Amino acid sequence: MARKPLDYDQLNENVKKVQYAVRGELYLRASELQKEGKKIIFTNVGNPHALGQKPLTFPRQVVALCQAPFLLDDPNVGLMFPADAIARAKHYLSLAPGGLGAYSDSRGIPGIRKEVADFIQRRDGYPSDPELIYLTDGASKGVMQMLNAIIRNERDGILVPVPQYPLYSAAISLFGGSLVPYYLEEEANWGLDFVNIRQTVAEARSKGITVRAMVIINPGNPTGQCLSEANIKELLQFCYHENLALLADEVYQQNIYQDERPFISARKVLFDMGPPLSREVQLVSFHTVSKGFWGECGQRGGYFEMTNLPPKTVDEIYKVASIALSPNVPGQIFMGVMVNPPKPGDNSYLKFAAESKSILESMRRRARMMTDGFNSCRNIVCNFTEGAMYSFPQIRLPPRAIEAAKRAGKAPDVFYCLKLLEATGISTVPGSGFGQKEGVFHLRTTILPAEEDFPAIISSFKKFNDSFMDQYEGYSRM
Ligand SMILES: Cc1ncc(COP(=O)(O)O)c(C=O)c1O
Repeated sequence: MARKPLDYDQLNENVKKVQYAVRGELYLRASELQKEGKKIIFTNVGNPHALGQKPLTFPRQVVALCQAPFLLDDPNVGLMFPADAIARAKHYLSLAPGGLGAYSDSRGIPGIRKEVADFIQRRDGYPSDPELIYLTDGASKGVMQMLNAIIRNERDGILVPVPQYPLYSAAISLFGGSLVPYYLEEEANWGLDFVNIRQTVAEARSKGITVRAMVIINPGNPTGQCLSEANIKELLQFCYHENLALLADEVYQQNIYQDERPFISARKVLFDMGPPLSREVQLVSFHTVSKGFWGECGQRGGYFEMTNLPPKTVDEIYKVASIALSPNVPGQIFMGVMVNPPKPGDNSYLKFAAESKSILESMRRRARMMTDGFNSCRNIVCNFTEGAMYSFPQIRLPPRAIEAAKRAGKAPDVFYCLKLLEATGISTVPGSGFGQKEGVFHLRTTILPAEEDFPAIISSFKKFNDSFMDQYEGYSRM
């Protein structure tokens, strides 16, 4: 019998090669345990609302009114919605004359792209052109569009940080390119070391790889670091000299927990540096409504901004975006509100400011508690989460644990995380899912569980870790 086109062994090999650890073995086992009735604390995905974060009121009011425009004709609408939410809904409906049920331009609604450009100008101090901003269904779609445009064949290499968010490794496999890993320096607070990166590029070139682009994730996932201005400068110089496009994943730019380490966009540093770099380095920056204090992951709102890309390339990217017709329109409105939130004096300002402050301050406290909790555990060291939503402790696994993992046919960190899950219900992602140096083991957890649950989670983690270390180090701690 002839093989059929959709039989597994007939599939596109690139599809089969894709790996995606965030929803991998640990997640599947956690889902099984949950079905069996075990209480699971899902800390595997940065999905704040799934862990109880409440939506901000104002954006939901605006989108609710846009979804149900007949409410705007109701004489009682002013009793249910504040005047600025009503005005804003009317504003977006005027920008999208067909309403939320109509496709928009494939690049997104022009008026919202203008709001994004204004936001970028306020943030960086340099004008931004709405024509070079495309709205997307979350940042992921934008990243995939750009990687698809860059990768021509398996000899095209993309420099990706390790550890990395697996969107990059997965998409590079899918599009048939080559991932060129560069290691972040754990001892230097997960910073970039250009001596190593240069060596990595030279090695890749000697193997016939054309290194074409470099990805940075700032603030980092899973590593939580905010890159310093000096590091970003060096990075841009490196991209200029090595002729690399820079893909700057800046989706966690609002999630900053240490005042001395602010977020600085790659674009701002590029323009601060002036010509020739500011006119030469090709940069694409990504942002989303899924992170920050918004956490609206399910709404799928995102954008990317292209700097120094030639108009013909921008047109090609438009053409490819057009194949999917239109990014979802409610997600675009969320993006509009995110970049243009209520201002002092608006009816909703105080409430919006109080809600966002309370979420960010709680995240800041949770980042501290998580790091301190890990650092108080035996055989665990953890850099402080300066930004983003994750903690990425290094677990120093005893040799006997590594042997036991081998016998069980598991990677050592997977073995540890599975035992943690079975013992405590805490569902994490093993460091191998993000990449790590040979012989070094990590896990990633989010800082998103409810703040009041932290003491119990940390104490249950600590108890598990102690007994794990007792078992595999073969002695009890005094
Ligand atoms: C570094 C990074 N980039 C991109 C994304 C994708 O976000 P979105 O929901 O906007 O597609 C995530 C999601 O966790 C992320 O961590």
